[in-house]
Amino acid sequence: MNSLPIIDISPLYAADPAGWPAVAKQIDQACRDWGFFYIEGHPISAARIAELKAAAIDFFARPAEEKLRIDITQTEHHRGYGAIATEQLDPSKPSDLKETFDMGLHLPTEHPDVLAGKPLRGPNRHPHIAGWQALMEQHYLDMHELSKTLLRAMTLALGIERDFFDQRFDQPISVLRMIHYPPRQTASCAEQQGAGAHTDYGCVTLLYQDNAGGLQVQNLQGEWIDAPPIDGTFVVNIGDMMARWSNDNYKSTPHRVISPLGVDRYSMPFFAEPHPDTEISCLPGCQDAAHPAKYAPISCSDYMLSRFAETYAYRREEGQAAASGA
Ligand SMILES: O=C(O)CCC(=O)C(=O)O
Ligand SMILES: [Fe+2]
Repeated sequence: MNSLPIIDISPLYAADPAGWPAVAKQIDQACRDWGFFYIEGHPISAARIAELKAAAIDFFARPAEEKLRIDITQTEHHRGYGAIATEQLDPSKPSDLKETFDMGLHLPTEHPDVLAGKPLRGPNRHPHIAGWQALMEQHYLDMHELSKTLLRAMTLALGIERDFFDQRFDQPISVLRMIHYPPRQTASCAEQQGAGAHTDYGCVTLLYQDNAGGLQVQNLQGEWIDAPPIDGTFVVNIGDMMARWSNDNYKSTPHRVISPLGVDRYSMPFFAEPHPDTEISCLPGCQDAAHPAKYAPISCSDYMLSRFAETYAYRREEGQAAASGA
C-alpha cells in the first residue's frame, strides 16, 4: 500500500441513489486505511482553478506592505494574510517557508456571534484586487457544498442519519486558504520545509495543489511517500477533529510539504469545520462495548482554539484559555 486511492465521486451527483453506497464504501475504506485519498469527478471546473491560481500568483507577488494591510496576526478572527514564518507546523523545525491568505464565512460586525465576541467569527479581510472577493466567496461556497457531499457519503458508510453533518456544518468555521511556497533554498530539506510535518486540526481537508509537487504523506510504516499532483483532482484528508469524532476509526495522518528547488508552488486547502458550538463526541456506530469512546466531548471552537495555539505564537493565550475551559 504505497499509493493513495483515487476515488471517482461522480456517482454521488447522480439523482439515482443506486451508485452512492459503492462510492461511500470506497471513501470509508480510504479514511480507515490512510485518512488520505484523491477525488475526481467533482464539480469544480478547471477554469475556476485556473482563475484562482492566477489570483494567487497576482496577490502573493504584491509588495509586503500591501499584503500586510490585511495581516492575519492583527485580526481577531483569523482572516487575511500570513507572512512567511508566521506558522510553525512542526515545532522541531524552523518556521514554515510559506505565505498564506485565509478566509472564512463572512459575518458582519453586527451579527450576534460577532457581537458576543465568539472566537473565529467575524468579517473577512480581502485584498483590494478587482474580482477577488466575488471569486473567493463563490469558491468558498462551492467547496462547502463539495465537503458536504463527501460528509453525506460518510454518513452512509457510518450508518448515521444522512443529514447528521448537514445540520452541524450550517454556518461553519470552515476556512479557505491560499498558500504560496517560494522555492526551497537549501539542497537538504531538513532545515527548510514549506509546511512542517503535521496533522490537520479539523474534520476534512480538500486540497488543490498545482503541478509543482512536494506534498508527502506518512504511510503506516512511518515512511514519507509522495502525494503527487494529479490533474483535475483534490487531495482529501481527515483531520484530528474527525478522528476524534469517529473514535479514531478514521485516521488523521501526518503530512508535510517539501517545496521543490527552483519552482514556486501554490496550493489551496479548504478546511471543512462545523459550526463552532458543535459538540464533538463519539459518533453513533463508532463505539461498542469492546471499543468505548476514547475522548471526552469538546466543542468545535474550544478544540480549534487549543490547536491554533500550538501553531501560532500570537494565539497562545486565547488557546490556553480555551483548553482550560475558561
Ligand atoms: O500545501 C499543501 O499541499 C498542504 C498544506 C497543508 O497540509 C495544510 O495547510 O494543512
Ligand atoms: Fe495539512
